[in-house]
Amino acid sequence: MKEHIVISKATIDRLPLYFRTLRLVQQEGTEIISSEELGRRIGVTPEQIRKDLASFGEFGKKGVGYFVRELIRNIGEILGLHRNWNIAIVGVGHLGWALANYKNFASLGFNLAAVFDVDPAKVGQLIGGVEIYSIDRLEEVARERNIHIGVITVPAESAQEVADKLVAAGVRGIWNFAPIKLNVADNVRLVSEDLSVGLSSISYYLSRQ
Ligand SMILES: NC(=O)c1ccc[n+]([C@@H]2O[C@H](COP(=O)([O-])OP(=O)(O)OC[C@H]3O[C@@H](n4cnc5c(N)ncnc54)[C@H](O)[C@@H]3O)[C@@H](O)[C@H]2O)c1
Repeated sequence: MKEHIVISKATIDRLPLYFRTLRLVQQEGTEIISSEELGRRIGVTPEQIRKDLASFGEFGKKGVGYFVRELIRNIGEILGLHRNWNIAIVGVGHLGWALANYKNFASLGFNLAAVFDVDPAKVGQLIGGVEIYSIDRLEEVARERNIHIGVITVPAESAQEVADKLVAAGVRGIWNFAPIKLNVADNVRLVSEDLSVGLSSISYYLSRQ
């Protein structure tokens, strides 16, 4: 990566799209792809792709295109997907259950290593091939399984408490689905999802038609 350049969040957010599309392209048997073709598939301009990738180094060959396998490897390394990450899901309700059973995370190197819930009726059951542990054992199990990323799918009122427990257990990445703003230390990478944002955006445009 070019040390002096500050990479924008928008660029970082586009990299997974490039990565996913390149993997599809590879499955189709394509070995070389132009920025025009890649851009057409993703819905971004070729200039944007060239600019994004140039932030990290020199990829592709002028007049030829990008070597798909090489670019997948390079983007994978930039995204840290060349290594495995252990994840834990906290809260196995509707959403936690769906995420635990989502197979694509594993293909990206995200290994579901532990699942926790407060409900005694769920503790001890298997989900996604992993045993559900009592939330009381979070710190012990998270340390033992070397959890890197905690996924919070508990009701909003319990989310901060769960985040604090994850951080106390040494977890430095949190993916929060509860509709509440969480407070974590600066050395913890927190990403919050709000699925209603997408729907509300659609509603905004539909209501203007
Ligand atoms: N279902 C959705 O489509 C959806 C979409 C976006 C966001 N969310 C948010 O995700 C969260 C989960 O939603 P859901 O529909 O799966 O809820 P749910 O009620 O079906 O499941 C919540 C689970 O968390 C467990 N739990 C509660 N307190 C806990 C604690 N302190 N420690 C560990 N486990 C605990 C419950 O026992 C339950 O199994 C909520 O904050 C919700 O607002 C849900």
